[in-house]
Amino acid sequence: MGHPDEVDVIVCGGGPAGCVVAGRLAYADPSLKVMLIEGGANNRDDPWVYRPGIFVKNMQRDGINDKAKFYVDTMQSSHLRGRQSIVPCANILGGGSSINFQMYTRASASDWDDFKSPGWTAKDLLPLMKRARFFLMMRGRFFKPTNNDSHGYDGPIAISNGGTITALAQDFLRASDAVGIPFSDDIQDLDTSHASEIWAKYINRHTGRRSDAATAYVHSVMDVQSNLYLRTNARVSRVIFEGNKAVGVAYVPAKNRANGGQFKETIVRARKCVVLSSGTLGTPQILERSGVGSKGLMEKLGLNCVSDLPGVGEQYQDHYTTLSIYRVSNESTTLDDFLRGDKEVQKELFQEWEVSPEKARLSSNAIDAGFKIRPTEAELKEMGPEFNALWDKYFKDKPDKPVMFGSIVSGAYADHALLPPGKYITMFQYLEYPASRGKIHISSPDPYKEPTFDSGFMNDKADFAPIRWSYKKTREIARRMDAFRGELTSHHPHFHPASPAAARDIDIRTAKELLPNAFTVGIHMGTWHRPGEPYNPDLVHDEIKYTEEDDKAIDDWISDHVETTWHSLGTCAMKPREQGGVVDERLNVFGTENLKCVDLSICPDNLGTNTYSSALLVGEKGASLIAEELGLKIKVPHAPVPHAPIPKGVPATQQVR
Ligand SMILES: Cc1cc2nc3c(=O)[nH]c(=O)nc-3n(C[C@H](O)[C@H](O)[C@H](O)COP(=O)(O)OP(=O)(O)OC[C@H]3O[C@@H](n4cnc5c(N)ncnc54)[C@H](O)[C@@H]3O)c2cc1C
Repeated sequence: MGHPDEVDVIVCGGGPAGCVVAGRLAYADPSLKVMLIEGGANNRDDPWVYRPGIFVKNMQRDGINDKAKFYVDTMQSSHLRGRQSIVPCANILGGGSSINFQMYTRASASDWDDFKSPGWTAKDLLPLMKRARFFLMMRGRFFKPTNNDSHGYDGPIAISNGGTITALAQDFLRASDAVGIPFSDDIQDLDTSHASEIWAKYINRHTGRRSDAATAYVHSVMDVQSNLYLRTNARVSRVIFEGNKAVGVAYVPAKNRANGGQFKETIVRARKCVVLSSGTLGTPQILERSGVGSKGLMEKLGLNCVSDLPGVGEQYQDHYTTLSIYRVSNESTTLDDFLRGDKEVQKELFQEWEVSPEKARLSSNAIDAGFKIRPTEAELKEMGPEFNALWDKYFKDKPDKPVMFGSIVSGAYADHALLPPGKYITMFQYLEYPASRGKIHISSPDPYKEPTFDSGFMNDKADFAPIRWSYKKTREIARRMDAFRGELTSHHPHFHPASPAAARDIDIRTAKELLPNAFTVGIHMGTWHRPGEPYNPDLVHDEIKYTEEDDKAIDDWISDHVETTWHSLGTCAMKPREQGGVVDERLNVFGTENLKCVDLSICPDNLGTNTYSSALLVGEKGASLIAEELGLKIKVPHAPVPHAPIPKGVPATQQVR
């Protein structure tokens, strides 16, 4: 069936927020024609999407993987010692939810309150948080106790502990407790800012599949109704305006492989409204190509300015990750052999997933535990004047805001071609509320031309101290784990070799067990090898002491290796126009009619969380606002989710497996 060239609502971008808006509106009224236009491919039934344990593959930058688009800093950054950072973004239906790491966390209550927008306080939003999600209550081994008051139980998004939890997670929790981070049942209660927990996942434990937004909100509706039109591999180039009223959009093929380099636009008209949900890096580009942005830029690029909004593309924010990698005992269960490409192990794990997904190792992201932390008074004193000034302004009176998140990956999150044999854990620590800001702007009206991008990473000095502090903290945790067998020195700061803080590699006993037939284990190789002490369960640890020179080595390491946490937000902020705002509290773009932005670009400030939950929430809020304006009521429960267990008496179009 061909697609209509006029519909009621057009949603541009099929990430979590866009999928929620399109699916909720289409399901609310089967006579409402909704079109969802997505730049990437359809994710439906793609095994490289729905098997949770293979998620790292979607980050391969090899010219073949088209599930991600890689934004590269246009300029070298002096804050990164001349490096250009790279921010991968989703390029597939489901957006980030089809390729992300599936870690489930939620923002703190004060994060939403700080938006200072009517209708957006945490209290206002709580019913919508519950509407989106359901927790799979576990019988047997993996029961996850949760706080019934703030989590949902009947939404289309599934959350669970996944198929397996490695013993390394419990080891991590015990070691975290030893350094002053207590265990808690549920730190996603919107309030807890200093505790650890078993980290939940966006995984449907019954089916062993990723719980992505397209399956939950879009495929579910397309299975039972015919008013949701999906266009994939189609990049929205611009919004069509009549005066300042949005009346449709133009899109082009995702890749310009034809027409002698000319681009061929297809126009679709929208009777009621146009919604931009192309993500924090996509939405501002569409706005600017449509004449909504800074007048100066429009004039420079020869575009007609529909609304002069200098805030478009500004105030780009993210969370900042550093990864430090440790050796663990040869007996540990990690994903390393699977990720490294051991054929036997891959066969075994894939087969296990096929036969019993509900308890398979691949029904997991191998990120089983984590923490949120705030510094103590004594730690604050060591964190320098820049961070202390930020602390006083931003954190001190908001006890629900953590400064850092940390989690343990059971395996090396790294290129295994560069690693010695063995088993690893990765300490994955990320800064939740960086003071640094970046920006993105189009460089041409041509939708195929790369934008000008400045990630802004570390351009505020205050951001170094908390990352340095958490590197030390996670290092202390790793050393106290029973499985700990040394540090992967290549993935640690380059301390002076004579410093007591210098990283120490695998101990000789573990190395000999690992390579029993090797002739070179333990040979004298001078400075190349600094073996650690063999494991001693009775050892009582003292904290490593760092000199100023050591701290400088950590800061250089941060500059050289800090990365995106793939949590982009903030480029079309919801705040007053005179303060650089782009949308109002109903998500209407200032100076236009019938045009809304609904994705994480609308965040005026950061959210201390892995942001999939927030994108769903912004989508739910956007859907409610539009439904209200169209005189519709959102239907709850949502359409039956394909691949989900089938509720009794409700027909579904796909069997469970
Ligand atoms: C690698 C990775 C790992 C992550 N890990 C986690 C995690 O473990 N837990 C968590 O909670 N969050 C995680 N996130 C973050 C989370 O997935 C995102 O915050 C969320 O997906 C943002 O949703 P969004 O709807 O705002 O935008 P996006 O997910 O970015 O979706 C935007 C969509 O618009 C499409 N698009 C862009 N431009 C156009 C255009 N011109 N025309 C048409 N379509 C367009 C894109 O292809 C994309 O599908 C991760 C993200 C990534 C990328």
